[in-house]
Amino acid sequence: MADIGQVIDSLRHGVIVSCQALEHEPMYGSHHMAAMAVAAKQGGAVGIRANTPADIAAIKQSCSLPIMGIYKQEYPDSDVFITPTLHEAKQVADAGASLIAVDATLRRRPGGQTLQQLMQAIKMLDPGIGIVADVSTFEEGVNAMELGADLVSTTLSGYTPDSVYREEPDFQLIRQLAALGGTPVVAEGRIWTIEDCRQCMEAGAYAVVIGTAITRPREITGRFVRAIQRER
Ligand SMILES: CC(=O)N[C@H](C=O)[C@@H](O)[C@H](O)[C@H](O)COP(=O)(O)O
Repeated sequence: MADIGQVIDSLRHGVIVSCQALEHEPMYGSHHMAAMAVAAKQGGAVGIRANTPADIAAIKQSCSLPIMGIYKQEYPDSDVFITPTLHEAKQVADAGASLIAVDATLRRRPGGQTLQQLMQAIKMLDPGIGIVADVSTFEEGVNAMELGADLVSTTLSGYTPDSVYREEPDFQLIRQLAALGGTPVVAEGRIWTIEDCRQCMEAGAYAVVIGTAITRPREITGRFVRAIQRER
């Protein structure tokens, strides 16, 4: 398997496609996600973001791109849901992900564990795996960089009480974190257009993660439908 430095180099200035469907969504199923990943690779993507060990394992079988794996799980004592504990991280690693993305917000984590403890435990489990810190604010990004995250992603901006939801990507957060000139910053969340992508790169993004706009046909259809209805 490629060394994590090589994996991160391979993502530079590239498009990572997030292939995710939750249980209530029509595209739910690992075979659908694996087909999405193959299509993304054929289109020139450099990596895949995927949720659940089952989807990661299926994608790994059919697509050679590096996988940024997550495992969404809810715990009663915390609002953190993206790979909240080592229990999920281990399954993501075992399924074949090159990178594990974890919630790196400053919110209380399940069992009161700290982000530092989780990151150390992941590195002990598999020193060769990369850690992606999913953040919602500048402060969280700086903290994750100080803790040694391999990549920082703006995934959670707009989805936590400390951040503001916008229709567009959080260009300001990308710009501020990238300006630190340290850990590479991945732009993720609500990238819908080519112009959004360009603006993310101009703001200093190392790579972009695009999910819904490529892999959620229900939401893509709804967007076109709403646009026409507004014209009536
Ligand atoms: C907040 C949260 O749970 N984000 C998730 C993280 O993996 C996914 O549901 C998103 O689809 C992904 O971040 C890509 O973003 P977008 O689909 O907007 O391109």
